[in-house]
Amino acid sequence: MTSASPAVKGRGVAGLLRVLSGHLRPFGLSVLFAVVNQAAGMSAVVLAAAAAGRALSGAGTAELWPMFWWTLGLTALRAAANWVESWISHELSFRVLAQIRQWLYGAFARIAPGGLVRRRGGDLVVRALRDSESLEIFYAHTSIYIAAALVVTPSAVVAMGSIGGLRAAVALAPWLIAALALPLALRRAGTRHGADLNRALTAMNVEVTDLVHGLRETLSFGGGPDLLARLRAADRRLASAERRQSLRAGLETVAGGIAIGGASLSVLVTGLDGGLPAPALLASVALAGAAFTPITMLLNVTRVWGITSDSADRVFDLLEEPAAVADTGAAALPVLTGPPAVEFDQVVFGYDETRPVLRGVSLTVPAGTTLALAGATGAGKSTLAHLLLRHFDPAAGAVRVGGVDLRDLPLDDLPELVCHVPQEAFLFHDTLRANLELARPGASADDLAHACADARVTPFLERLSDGLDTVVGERGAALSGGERQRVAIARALLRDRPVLVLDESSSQLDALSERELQAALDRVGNGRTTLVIAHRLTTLRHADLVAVLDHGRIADVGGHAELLARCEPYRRLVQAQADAAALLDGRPRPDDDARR
Ligand SMILES: Nc1ncnc2c1ncn2[C@@H]1O[C@H](COP(=O)(O)OP(=O)(O)OP(=O)(O)O)[C@@H](O)[C@H]1O
Repeated sequence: MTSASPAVKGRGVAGLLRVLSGHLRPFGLSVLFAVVNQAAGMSAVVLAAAAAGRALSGAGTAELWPMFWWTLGLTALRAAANWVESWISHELSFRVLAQIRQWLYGAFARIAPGGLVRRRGGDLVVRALRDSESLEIFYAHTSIYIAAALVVTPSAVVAMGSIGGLRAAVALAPWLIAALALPLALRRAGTRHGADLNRALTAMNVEVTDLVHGLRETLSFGGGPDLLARLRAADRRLASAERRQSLRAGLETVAGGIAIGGASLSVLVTGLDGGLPAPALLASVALAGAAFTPITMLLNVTRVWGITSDSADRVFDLLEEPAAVADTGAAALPVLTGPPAVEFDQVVFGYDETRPVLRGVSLTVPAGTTLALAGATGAGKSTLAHLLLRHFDPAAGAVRVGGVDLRDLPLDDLPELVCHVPQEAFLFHDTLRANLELARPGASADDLAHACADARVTPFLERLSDGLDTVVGERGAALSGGERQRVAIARALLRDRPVLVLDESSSQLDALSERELQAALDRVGNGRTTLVIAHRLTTLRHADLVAVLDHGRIADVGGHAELLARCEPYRRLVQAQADAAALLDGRPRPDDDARR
């Protein structure tokens, strides 16, 4: 998933054309049919006008019928070419867009999750969907119309020369140039308007995404009016960006219309002045209008060029965004005969250079044991776990699994060694079975049953109406927090990797749930090397070792009882827990007997 590095470099048109260079055959065919379409359409109009001129000059039906049939044939050819052009060009654009989207998904995977924390979800959705959709106009229309206009427009001027004479051709050419001049003159404004519109739309999308995800919190804290005010402001910005864009686009349309009128009038005056016969005069005037077809079609799409080019920049920016970690390792996975040891060796790390979070952490999780990380909030526990999952690389020092520095392994190989159970596991809006099979596609009924039993999913599974085929709702909304965590543990059991990183839920549990969860954790940790970010005393007591992180340094490592006796920061941590007093006093908690 991390590969698929795009072959595009450069922004805007350069990037767009570079992508197109991989699809030259369908592009060439689209241009060919666009030329046939436009040339046939123009010829049909000119021929019909010439026929009308001849009829007015008293020509007989015998002379007019062949012109009629030619006009009909050219119209039919135009229709057929139009259909084929539209078919091939859209096929081309969908193919290119599918490729770009694949690259975008690859980019998400490459920069995730380290790089994604800096980005808003709504912004990424706009880039993956709307921005890449905007490029459709370029691949299905703009690029093809530019190429066709380069062929058809000069041909129209030459045709004008042969029908209406040199003076008519000279009268037409400046208007054709004038039609392109205004959009070219307004190009900078168009680019700015496109960027403004995209920015406003992204801001709107981000607000709406936040609204959907945070509605419960917003309403319960009475933030509804503020939120509505923010949405209204985003709406106003969007409307004003759209207004500027459409005012400029309208101006360009008007300019195109004036140029067509001016060209027809100039050719008419020149023809009349030169004493052109009626058929040639009518054909010239018709051609003066028809010659604008390629340019009009081009102008229709270049009106949104600012949006297209800005979208291209945004897509290519994302494609070129460097990964949070460099995927340069080529070492083979360590050959394991059992769970490997995990070692943090003098690890230094900070999310930005000015503020170190880990300040020389050296810590070993012996093979096959469970080490619980304890520490005050912000001490760096999750950060240490991030490094073991290679969401980031240390600035100094090394993280090793089975003696191999993680940076020496290809990124795609790491999931073979390490499995992550996050604090809030993401559950897809799908059945429980599909959510579990994510960890082991095609898992047998037995595999699923064992994992569910070991992770203590079975007790609540029996209460669900459709068992494993129950749809768990958006992000698993149909399950409780504790149930979601047990599903996450079942996934880890199905995944069955030798090293486990477990970010324990910090939510308080009742005694029964606590016992169930601990049983599930014991089962998943069995036979694995486990690093657990501990939030519960039960976990600290059950762990083989506890490491105390204090302001990015290891304050002490040992068993729970040892640390209580000798490590002041640890004593303070334990005391801070809701039931610490009972523990220190030796007063048994309701479930203590069962665990000691
Ligand atoms: N993505 C990030 N970007 C910048 N700073 C971060 C990021 N994630 C964490 N931090 C900072 O790094 C420090 C350590 O955070 P970390 O999440 O590792 O602490 P923790 O010990 O796991 O805390 P908790 O128990 O509250 O989860 C904190 O000061 C935090 O604000």
